Amino acid sequence: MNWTEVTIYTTTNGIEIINGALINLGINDAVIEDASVFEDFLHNDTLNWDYYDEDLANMKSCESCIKVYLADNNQGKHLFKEIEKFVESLKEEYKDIDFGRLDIETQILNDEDWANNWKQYFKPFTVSDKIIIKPTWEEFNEPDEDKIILEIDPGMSFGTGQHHTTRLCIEQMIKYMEKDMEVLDMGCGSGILSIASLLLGAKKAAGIDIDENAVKTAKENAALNNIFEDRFSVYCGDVTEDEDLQRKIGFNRYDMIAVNIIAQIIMGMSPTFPKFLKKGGLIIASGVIKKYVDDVVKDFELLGFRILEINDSEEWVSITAELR
Ligand SMILES: C[S@@+](CC[C@H](N)C(=O)[O-])C[C@H]1O[C@@H](n2cnc3c(N)ncnc32)[C@H](O)[C@@H]1O
Repeated sequence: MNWTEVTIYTTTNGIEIINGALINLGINDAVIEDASVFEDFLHNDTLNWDYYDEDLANMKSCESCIKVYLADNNQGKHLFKEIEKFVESLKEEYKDIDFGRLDIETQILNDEDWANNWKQYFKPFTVSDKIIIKPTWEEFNEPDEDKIILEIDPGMSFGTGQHHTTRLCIEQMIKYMEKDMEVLDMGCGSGILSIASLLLGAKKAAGIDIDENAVKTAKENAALNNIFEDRFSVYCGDVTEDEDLQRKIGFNRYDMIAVNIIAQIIMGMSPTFPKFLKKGGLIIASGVIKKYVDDVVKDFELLGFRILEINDSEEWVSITAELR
């Protein structure tokens, strides 16, 4: 299948608003090239330039852009029209913001190009000074033995760990994980959150995703980290509607649920959370943009959760709560 790479040129100020609008269209894996990050890198003396040289050379123009990848089918064509529509409306809607030129460029990629294109943006990085997320194709010169290394190749599934939402989730997992917990990873994508939980000491993890690709990728990534079916099961389907699937996943069983999807989907699934969790179990919900935090908090409280923490990173928020 072919894919269309859609590049929207904008400014640092425009990035968050455009990314928020993309998420409202259900596109939550945009690749962001922020020119201000390039400026910061230029002035950072402690940077290991081995990792960044080539990428930053490509960003010399100091113009920010957001790239999204749309399938070459009717849904992709529909999304492209929606993107054109909201980009056109931005200057009218936010008169005080400098969006730059807001040009849209498209490029057709075949499967292989698409699968490899984003890899140039994915470099090893550390979360909470504890876990190093390492793409399989990168080599370390000097691995840090005090840290846990999580190997990952997300393939075509979401979840490199670099996205604010994934990182917020892993930070909370590091804080709340206790030995031998059982974890349910709803919307597992690449499997990164399940794998992180098992490397942090969880006894078992179960992942679930509506995307068959994600199920396959999550299993492959688990194996890269020496995690196999005895500790990690992955299910495909929509848990909100499928009671058989809910039974297979298991009721009142989990100590922690991690869910990193957009607010609307989280709230659609949320009535299942108290069914899966043990009393006193935790939910770490990420992928929520600031304007929906109050809605999600209210929803969780009505379901019997006590909010423990709300954390944010740029426009993104994670909510950690405990089932009373
Ligand atoms: C933002 S990604 C998160 C991936 C990974 N857990 C992470 O934190 O990086 C959201 C994932 O949720 C999946 N998803 C979306 N709606 C879903 C639903 N109703 N049930 C299960 N998975 C869903 C998507 O296919 C996607 O893989």
